[in-house]
Amino acid sequence: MAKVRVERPLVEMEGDEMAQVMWAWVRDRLVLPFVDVGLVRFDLSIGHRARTDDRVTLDAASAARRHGVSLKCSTITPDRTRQRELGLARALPSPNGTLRAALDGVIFREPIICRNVARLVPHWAQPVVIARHAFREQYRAQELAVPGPGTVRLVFDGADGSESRELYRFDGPGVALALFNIDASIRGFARACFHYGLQRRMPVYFSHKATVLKQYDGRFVDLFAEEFEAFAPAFAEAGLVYAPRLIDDMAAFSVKSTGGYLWACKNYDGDVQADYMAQGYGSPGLMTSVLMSPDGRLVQTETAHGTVRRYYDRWRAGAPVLANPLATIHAWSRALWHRARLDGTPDVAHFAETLERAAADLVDEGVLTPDLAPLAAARRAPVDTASFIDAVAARLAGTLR
Ligand SMILES: NC(=O)C1=CN([C@@H]2O[C@H](COP(=O)(O)OP(=O)(O)OC[C@H]3O[C@@H](n4cnc5c(N)ncnc54)[C@H](OP(=O)(O)O)[C@@H]3O)[C@@H](O)[C@H]2O)C=CC1
Ligand SMILES: O=C(O)CCC(=O)C(=O)O
Ligand SMILES: [Mn+2]
Repeated sequence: MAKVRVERPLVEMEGDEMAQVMWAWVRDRLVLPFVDVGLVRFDLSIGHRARTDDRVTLDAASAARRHGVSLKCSTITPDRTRQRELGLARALPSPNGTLRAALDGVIFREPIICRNVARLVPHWAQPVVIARHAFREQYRAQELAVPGPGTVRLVFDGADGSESRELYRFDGPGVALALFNIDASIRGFARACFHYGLQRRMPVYFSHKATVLKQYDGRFVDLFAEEFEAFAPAFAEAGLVYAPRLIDDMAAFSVKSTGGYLWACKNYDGDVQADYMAQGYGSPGLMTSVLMSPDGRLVQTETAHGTVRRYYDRWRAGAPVLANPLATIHAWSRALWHRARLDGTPDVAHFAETLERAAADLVDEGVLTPDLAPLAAARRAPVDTASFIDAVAARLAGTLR
């Protein structure tokens, strides 16, 4: 069987813990035996990021911009406990924050719906796409541990003068946080959501709290409305709607709705809602994630779940690996699929789709990791991660022969 040739390389970013173990298995057993692809590899494991003082993340971001298509395994973002545990000189920033700031754009997160897997929320019959603005906010905020009495201010030094506003006069210690966004990125976010909604034939809702954050969230609402003007005729023709909605209303709606809409979320809201929805659809292992620049030329696929540390600790204690590798498989297949779209190579796209189908067919036949087994109608004894991946490899080899 001749390997499928991929003309241009993929930028691969390795990560940490259980996610990295699954990542390498998927690459080595499901991709490289079938595909001849150049991989420009960066080791974003916490140890390597620490040794390079995070230079490697910046290098990976430049390579991702240069080559267009990249894929990223989940990585540890150390909090202070982890920093101590790992003996790090400093609490390194989130590599996702760094990469997303460099690529800008929108993360589209969509659950894989398997016929054989019942949803935890049973009436979620159609997928919901969480379109998460990937630019800044909590992921590039300025935080301040206020040591004692004093005043925290927001200061703007403009070309035509300055403005300073008191945030809070502290009587004692506390904390403060400053977030920002820029119009150009918000407009790009809005356009990307409207394009995606039209493409997928989905209504678009943008969730906000402009009743409280009148300037900040209000700006998003206004810019979405302005950008929508150009899309309104196409939406009307397709029988689709766009509406801004308060985030609490949207959260309640998401539970009672059957799905089939695009939910545009600010960065942090999208982080939380995507995991909430992933679990409601069955498992964090079912959530796919693709970051796309507004013009569609830069794509980064990733696993939306974390490094699955609880499973990693059990594995290191001698238990089998039991995590669900579907999101990892999709990170690889979708990266190849977008490479094919940008390179105009349908055989590569065909391979990516065949890989996804091989995995989905096995799930439908009841070959399931333990997270999905209790939700399935047709099921056998749950399998471990390596057995699932090997079964996909065998199915793939049979189909491609
Ligand atoms: N994209 C990224 O790079 C991300 C990185 N992180 C990092 O990951 C680390 C661990 O974070 P944590 O909060 O534990 O989040 P995780 O998503 O890694 O895991 C939380 C829980 O979700 C379930 N889960 C997640 N993925 C899978 C899977 N593939 N198969 C089966 N179950 C799954 C498990 O639940 P159960 O135990 O109930 O079975 C697991 O214990 C942190 O260091 C954090 O910084 C976190 C999020 C995203
Ligand atoms: O960057 C991080 O630390 C977390 C990322 C995350 O939770 C996500 O991408 O959903
Ligand atoms: Mn998250």
